[in-house]
Amino acid sequence: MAIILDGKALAEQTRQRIAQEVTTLSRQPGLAVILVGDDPASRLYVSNKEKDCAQCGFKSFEHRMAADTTEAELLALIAELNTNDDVDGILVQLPLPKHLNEEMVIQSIAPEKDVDAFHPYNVGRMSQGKPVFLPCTPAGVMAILKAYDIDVAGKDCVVIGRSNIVGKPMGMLLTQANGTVTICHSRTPNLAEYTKRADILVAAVGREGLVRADMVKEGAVVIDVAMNRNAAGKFCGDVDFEAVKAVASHITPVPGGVGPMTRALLLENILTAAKRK
Ligand SMILES: Nc1nc(=O)c2c([nH]1)NC[C@@H]1CN(c3ccc(C(=O)N[C@@H](CCC(=O)O)C(=O)O)cc3)C=[N+]21
Repeated sequence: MAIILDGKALAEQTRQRIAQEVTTLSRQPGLAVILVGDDPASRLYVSNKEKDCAQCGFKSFEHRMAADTTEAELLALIAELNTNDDVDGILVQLPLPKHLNEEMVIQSIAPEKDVDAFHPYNVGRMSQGKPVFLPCTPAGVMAILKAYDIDVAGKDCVVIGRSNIVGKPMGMLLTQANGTVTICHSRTPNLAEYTKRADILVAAVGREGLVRADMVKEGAVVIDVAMNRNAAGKFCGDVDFEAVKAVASHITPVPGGVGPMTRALLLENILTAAKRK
């Protein structure tokens, strides 16, 4: 039976370490969160981030904007936050309402305050192996592997999913850790042929039941990044957890796996931003 990779506990340890370090700083780090519209899921995520900030001794500034906010209004707020000295990190909660151009908005955030690491400057720095901030979800996965002494070097790593936020940067970080990486996606024929070779398998698609036990090699490390809602309205990942945990050596649960570490790595990035100033 697989070891359960406890992202929730690891995130708690991370927050405690950060809170400790914050007491040694001469000023309080600050995060500005912008939420456009009132999607209930987004509201919950944002309130969780504010709780995390409070636990770490960070200030958080919440900016709620109406769903019909114009791009000019949003860019004006970001411009002001870019020059506000109390603000070390800026997070624009995604997705944005359809009439707003996410790419434009992300590019308007000052790279040194881009704690999501979504700005092309930070994406470029990471892809060159000289990151300022790491993207929170893939960096959270790397932190889990490290905490459990799972060595990536020389391993066959298979990532399912090629998004800018998870799949692509996940592949890069695993490559930089000397893994041999294959990125699979919705157009990959015979997905199981690839996944069965994986020593480390990362699923980041967003489709419940995608990874079945017969697609996983005995003793593989299985990381589930997805956050789907099942028919009963509960959080679930892409991996058939109950079946796969009988085959894998290590597995992340959903919830309680990668999600909490995504939030913990955001806090790390805010701390980094504050220390660099
Ligand atoms: N600019 C931006 N940055 C983001 O990082 C970002 C975003 N927009 N938009 C939405 C997604 C989603 N996301 C989650 C992170 C952690 C959990 C999390 O902690 N999940 C818990 C369960 C939910 C809970 O307990 O609240 C878990 O997996 O255990 C969930 C969702 C960040 N996102």
